[in-house]
Amino acid sequence: MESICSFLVCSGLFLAIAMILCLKGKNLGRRTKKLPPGPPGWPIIGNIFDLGTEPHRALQELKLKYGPVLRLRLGSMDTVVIQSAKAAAQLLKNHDASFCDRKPLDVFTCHNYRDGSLAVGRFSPYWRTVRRLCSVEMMTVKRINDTASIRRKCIDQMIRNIEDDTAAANARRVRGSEFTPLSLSNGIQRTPNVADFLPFLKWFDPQGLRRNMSRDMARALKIVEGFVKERLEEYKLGNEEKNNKDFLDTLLEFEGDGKDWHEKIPYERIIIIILEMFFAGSETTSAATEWAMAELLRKPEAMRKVKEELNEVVGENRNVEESDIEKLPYLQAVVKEALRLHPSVPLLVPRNTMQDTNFMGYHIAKDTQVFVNAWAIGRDPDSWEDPLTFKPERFLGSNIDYKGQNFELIPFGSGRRICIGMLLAQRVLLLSLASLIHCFDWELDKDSTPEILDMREKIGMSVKKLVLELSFLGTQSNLALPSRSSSIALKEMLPRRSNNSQYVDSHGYLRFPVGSSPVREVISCFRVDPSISILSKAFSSDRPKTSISPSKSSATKCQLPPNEGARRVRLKRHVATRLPFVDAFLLKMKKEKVLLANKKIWSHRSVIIPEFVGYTVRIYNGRTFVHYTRSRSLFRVPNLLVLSS
Ligand code: HEM
Repeated sequence: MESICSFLVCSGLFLAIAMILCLKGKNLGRRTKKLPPGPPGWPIIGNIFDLGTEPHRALQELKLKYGPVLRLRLGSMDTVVIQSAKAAAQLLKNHDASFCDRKPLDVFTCHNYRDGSLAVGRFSPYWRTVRRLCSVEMMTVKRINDTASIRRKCIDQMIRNIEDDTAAANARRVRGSEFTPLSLSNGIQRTPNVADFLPFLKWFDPQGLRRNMSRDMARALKIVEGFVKERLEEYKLGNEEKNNKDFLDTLLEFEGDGKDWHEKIPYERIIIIILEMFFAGSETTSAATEWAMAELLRKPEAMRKVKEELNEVVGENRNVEESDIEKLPYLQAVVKEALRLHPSVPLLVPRNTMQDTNFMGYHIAKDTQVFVNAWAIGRDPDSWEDPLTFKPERFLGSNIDYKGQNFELIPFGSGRRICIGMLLAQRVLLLSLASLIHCFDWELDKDSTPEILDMREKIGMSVKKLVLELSFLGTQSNLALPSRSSSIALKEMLPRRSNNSQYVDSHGYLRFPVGSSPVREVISCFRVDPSISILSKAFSSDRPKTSISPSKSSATKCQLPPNEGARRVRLKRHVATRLPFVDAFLLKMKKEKVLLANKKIWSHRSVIIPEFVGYTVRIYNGRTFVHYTRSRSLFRVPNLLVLSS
């Protein structure tokens, strides 16, 4: 025993000394070259602690002392941080070819994710091939236009979900409502993966991140594999020659481009690509919508202007359509302003330097990790007047856009690795925000002041989401989310477009149950959106039309299904369109007899089924909802009771 202990101590010491010598040697070699300035670091760990819990803020503070190009040493990983529009332009425009690689991070080695990934994959012929396929086959204006009806359905569902929540509130006779904070409490990774900085720790996986990632990733991949298998089955049945091929068809049929790739894309990689689209596109978009809503709630004047514009352009008798968006300059300005202050990925996705580069007079060595602090750039007083104020007007009559040409506004990045889903994100973001505002009146509770809204970003999220989110240092998402205290009351939404007076309380407001989260439902809706855009075939066939229809009267009705029959239809649609995973879940629930019959009022019950840990069945007013309780709700299945009958 004693000998084992002394062996471990000796090896630890040996490794530490080797590390220090190695770093010293490296530094000596570079002494002759001019390096960017940066704070002194600790031995071995370097500047890891300088990042704090909110790296984008901590880095912004360091900029005051060290300027817009900053050097850090995170363990053995050299890192450069870019924090001004000018430096970003240099990097992403003039030196993009040298910085368009991604750093290989430990957690993305699970299930060979990195090999198939577009977002965290190395700059390689494979990456170029998949990127080209995405640009040409999925993210063109035409392709995105073709899926407009699907987005419309999602938005309609979102509106219905919000109404359902208010109905539930009414059933419980709850007064007032709350924005619950986004539930990031479980599985949050607040610390970076030390194994990325100190490679000798990789083998130990000291924080268990790779282990967790591997487990969650396996689950996620299995779900997506269900889609792919289903499609292959269809091919077997001879449905190959259909007219409306979607992106999944393209990936499956691709046999090389004779240039960068000469064979079929391996099956496992196709699954990874599809999975990535789900996740890279959902959380980012929903977070941006939430931020925009939060800012508008703090600025009733801006909210009023958006509403007025909508009333003028769309009118009160119909829903907003994508074709209306270009006639809504103020709404567009609101989205730009929200993305300026709250880019969903504040440090972009870290780049990796492909070769030694002379950058703005500094030497940047090959394999240096590069962060671009889009958050700090969006708040830089050198680029923006009154930078901390939410002022959409600044974009009216201005040509500044977020499409990668104006480096003071780069929420989607720029250059070769610019977000591939930008066009789709823009559509979803604008349409959803417009619909939320057009269908309801949102305002803070009388007793609440705008200052009560906690506008700090919450950094970090569950490992499960990390699989999916392009992440900071591989273990901590740099996705910023508004964290609002649960005690903040929203002055609900006036049912401006609803004629369901039974859901309106004596004060004329729709009521939410305490703890319900309209915004979470919004999110769950977006969660589905990018996926269905990709896998359009599965979703776009002969589904029933939306139940939100323009009314004859002056107000558009957001109708709740009037009777049980209607619910049956909706249920069928839900089950048919959801992931195979949901079906499996429902079957399992039936088997386990967890269906609770006809509960008159709200009841709450957690279902413990080994394969589905973390899911909760909520039943209120005789209707059943399934929520993923570890994070935000993933899906909702109304009326399981009908299913069981
Ligand atoms: C508001 C919504 C979104 C934001 C703010 C956002 C932001 C970003 C950012 C900052 C990057 C890294 C860019 C860089 O390194 O320069 C990125 C990359 C990426 N995004 Fe998005 N994104 C959004 C929506 C979407 C959507 C809807 C999809 C797809 C359905 C998507 C798919 C991707 C992919 C695949 C990459 C990796 C591209 C590459 O490395 O070549 N994103 N996104």
